[in-house]
Amino acid sequence: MSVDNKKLKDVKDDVFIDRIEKLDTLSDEHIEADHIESTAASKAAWLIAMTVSIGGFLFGYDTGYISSVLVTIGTSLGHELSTSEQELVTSLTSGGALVGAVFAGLVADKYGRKMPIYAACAVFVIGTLLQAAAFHLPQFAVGRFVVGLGVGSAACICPLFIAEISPMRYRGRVVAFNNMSVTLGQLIASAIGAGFAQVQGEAWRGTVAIGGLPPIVLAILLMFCPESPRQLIAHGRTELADACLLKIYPTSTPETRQAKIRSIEASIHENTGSLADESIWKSTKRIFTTPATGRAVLTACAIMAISQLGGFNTLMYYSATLFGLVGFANATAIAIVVSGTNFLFSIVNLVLVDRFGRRAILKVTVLGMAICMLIAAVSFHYIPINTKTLELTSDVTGWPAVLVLVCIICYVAFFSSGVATIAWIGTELIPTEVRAVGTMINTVTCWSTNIIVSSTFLSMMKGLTPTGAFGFYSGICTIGWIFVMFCYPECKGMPLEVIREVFQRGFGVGYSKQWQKENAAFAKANAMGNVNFGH
Ligand SMILES: O[C@H]1[C@H](O)[C@@H](O)[C@H](O)[C@@H](O)[C@@H]1O
Repeated sequence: MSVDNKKLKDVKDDVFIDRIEKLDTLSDEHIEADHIESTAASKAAWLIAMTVSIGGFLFGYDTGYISSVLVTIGTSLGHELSTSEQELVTSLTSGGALVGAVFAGLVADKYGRKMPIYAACAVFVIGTLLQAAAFHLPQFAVGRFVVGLGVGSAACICPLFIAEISPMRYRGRVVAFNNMSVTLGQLIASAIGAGFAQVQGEAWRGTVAIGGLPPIVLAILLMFCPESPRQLIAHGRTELADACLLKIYPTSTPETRQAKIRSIEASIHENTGSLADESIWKSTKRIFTTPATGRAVLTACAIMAISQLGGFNTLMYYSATLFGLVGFANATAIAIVVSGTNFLFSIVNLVLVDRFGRRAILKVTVLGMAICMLIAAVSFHYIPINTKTLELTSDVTGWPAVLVLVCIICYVAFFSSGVATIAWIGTELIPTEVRAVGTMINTVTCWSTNIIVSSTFLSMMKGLTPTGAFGFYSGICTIGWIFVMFCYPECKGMPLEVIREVFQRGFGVGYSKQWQKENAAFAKANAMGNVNFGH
């Protein structure tokens, strides 16, 4: 045997023994339950995932059309909207989303995953009608808020439902798939918005009204989807859960389905009452008093905050205003570049996130975001803008405007291939016993930081100048990058018990690196054929 082969064999043996020890600590039920995961999943799982992701699409559509509506709405609501009125109608949807997400999180365990989705469909339709038929600001504002309730509810429940219905081996990707539906919704919203912008009159109403159709389709298709097996088991409806599992895994045996049901029962038991009143308080207390748990929740929330405070949604919500400001003639059409890049790179994330891991991707992309924002900030300095009126003082903008556009495209590419999706995957860091409350804190972090950005952008552009505003976002991204470098552990492919150990060691960056190295050696050894226990 060559020296290299001998070394590899030694590593393999060590890792093998370690793995066997770890496997011994897992219950037989978990291992048996894994058998069902190795049987082929039917098309039903994908059909259900695609149906539910219409909810993600609506989240995208209803947050995406505001950019074109703001520049085409004119005096339709009785007068030209002032800066603060524009900020109000934009951020009211984020405010509604905050309320909707908390509501959905609270009722989903009690009434099931489908109920908050039906509720979201209803408010999507009502909010859309209110906006499309508005001739006064208050009605339009209420419509924006009502639609926001649906956005928050969909953002909270759809990824959860999809993850519960999908085979375990696809779970990382399904979150990315749901996020891709969000970006598709935003792309279609800006494309329709740009199309209607060419039509005279009040065509913006058409852009808004189209958003009323998908919720009706979603509500109809949802009737054919089963409830999540986890939800059925939690309510003692194991026969229905068995039927649902058979639909998803048609070649499974009754024994493997029973094992899966027992394993889900055991995990529900671990979380019992995590949303019961007394436990909300207990879990919250545990997050703030157990340092390791606190660090895990903090890490997830920090990445979510960076994803929002880094300024992406200023581009999503105000891109047409911004491109008009720097002198592009057809601003709504150019805005499609932002949502198109966002969509394309969300697919890049879907392909790369499980291969390269979260930390490696964040290290490159968050730095990229900071640099792009910095160059955009400097370029703005050379564009003649009157910051009082946010209008150009001369028609000649030239290269700085083009550089701003290039920086924005690169920024969006970095954002979308990195922190956009990884912020939603971040709940994998939160231990099961506080997962429900931790996820809720994460969601609240998302929408409250989103409100800050969406309600201050235009005022910041006026008060701090565009250079100051973009410099500020660059600063946030830089702080985010430092956080990633020092505090974000790589938890790709880690079982929950190992993630728990990671945060026992500070933020566990070094420990997680070591674990990933061993895991890679184990996988290599496994691939050589000598180690084989079916994982
Ligand atoms: O484009 C969206 C963005 O508008 C959301 O704020 C973010 O949470 C999503 O991850 C992203 O895909």
